Parts: sequence; structure tokens; C-alpha cells
Amino acid sequence: MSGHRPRSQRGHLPHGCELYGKSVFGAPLLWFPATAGEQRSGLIIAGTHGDENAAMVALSCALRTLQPEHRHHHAILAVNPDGCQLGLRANANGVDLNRNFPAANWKPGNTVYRWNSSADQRDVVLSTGEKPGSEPETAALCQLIHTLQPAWVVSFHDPLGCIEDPANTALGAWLAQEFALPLVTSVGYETPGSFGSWCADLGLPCITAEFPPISADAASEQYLDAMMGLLRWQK
Ligand SMILES: C[C@H](N)C(=O)N[C@H](CCC(=O)N[C@H](CCC[C@H](N)C(=O)O)C(=O)O)C(=O)O
Ligand SMILES: [Zn+2]
Repeated sequence: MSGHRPRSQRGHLPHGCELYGKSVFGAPLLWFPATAGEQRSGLIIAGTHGDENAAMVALSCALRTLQPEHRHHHAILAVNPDGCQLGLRANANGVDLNRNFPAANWKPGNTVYRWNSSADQRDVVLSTGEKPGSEPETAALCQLIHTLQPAWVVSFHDPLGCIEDPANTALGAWLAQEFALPLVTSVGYETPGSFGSWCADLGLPCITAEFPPISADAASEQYLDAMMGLLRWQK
């Protein structure tokens, strides 16, 4: 298909990723700049939680399949590389990064998440950090966003299976259509100190795309076209 690299050539990520910080363990925080950003580019992020990796693989596959000249938006595969390395929701300090952003609704103390989709409640305890934006991964992402001034951000998670678009945007409707997921205005529970809360404080449009429970293998097939469409999406 035009604009796609042959499968035999999809083994390597495109050149040109850049460093925007270091994790707790000293891992590089990498971002992939848009290569065709003639208008204000958006930013697509995944891997905020290290136990939610299907979207990371699907986004990586899309970056490696789409010809670079069609990549209109920036991408980050792993917001939380230490958590991804350890298979943890939290970062290496035991902090849920999606409760550590310096939003007005940040809350000190603990937060909870669900062990898995079979769990009947959210009861696994993590920290929200010593203070808002305490974690290097959080601070570095905030700084990158202040520098880039993206037009919007799409933040991938799983396994809730929905497109959360509080502002009911054209991009949110497109995502719901292309990923065949229900469009909602909330994931259904409070997320103080979340990335989306921080974006809302800034007036930066943020859509959370929640894959359903899906393997990376299946996501790389089922969501590849939609993820490539997102990388080249234009209003
Ligand atoms: C895979 C985990 N074990 C799990 O079940 N996690 C889910 C929560 C998935 C998740 O992290 N979703 C949200 C994203 C928040 C969006 C928010 N509106 C925002 O502003 O960023 C989250 O951070 O909880 C679980 O049910 O625990
Ligand atoms: Zn998550």
C-alpha cells in the first residue's frame, strides 16, 4: 500500500528520535519528532503504565510501517521506561505517573488500580509521589510539552476499551470510529493528578485511548491501520 514500508523493512525504528530526559533508573526518555509537521503537530504517547503495553507495540509497528514523510505528529513509545522494563504500572519509585502530574486536582498519599480485568475492585496500592510532578518522567514530559506546544495529545492506555474525549472533538470521534471503540467523556472514576487533568488545566486537548484487553500481537494486526492513520491524521 502506498506510504507503507515493505514488511521486510519494518524491523528498525526510523532514525531521528531525540532525548527529552532520563528515568529514575537513568534510562533515556525518547521522543520521535514529526517529519511532516507543516502544521501544528499533535503528540501521541503510550507506556505511561508499564503493564499496559499493547499500544506501545502497536504505535511502534505504525512508526516502522508508515513512510517517514507521512508522519505528521510526534510520538513517545514509553513515557515510563522503567515501569515497562519491570512490567509495573508504577515507575521505579513506586509512583503511578498518571497520578503525579502537577494538576490542580493532584492528591497526596496513595492511589489504587485494578490488578487485572478479572479483579472486582481497584485495590493495588501505589503512591502519587512526594509532590506534584515529583518524578523525573513526569517533569520531563511536562517540560517537553511546554516546549513543543502540541495542538493536542492522544494518550494510550488499556484495558478499559474506550475513547475518552472530555471535549467531544473531531479527533475523538475519528478515533472512536477508526479503533471501533465507544466514545465517552470519562473513564468512570476520578483520576486526580492525571495527565489529562494537567492538560485540561493548560487548555490542551487530551484524548485518552483505552485499548480493550488485547495482546500486543493482536493489537499490531487489529490496530495497525488506525494507528498509522493517527500518525498522519489531519483535520
Ligand atoms: C492494566 C491495569 N492492571 C488496569 O487494569 N488498569 C486500569 C486502568 C487503566 C488506566 O490506567 N486508565 C486510566 C487512564 C486515565 C485517563 C484519565 N482520564 C486522564 O486524565 O489521564 C488511569 O490512569 O487510571 C484499572 O482499571 O486500574
Ligand atoms: Zn494506564
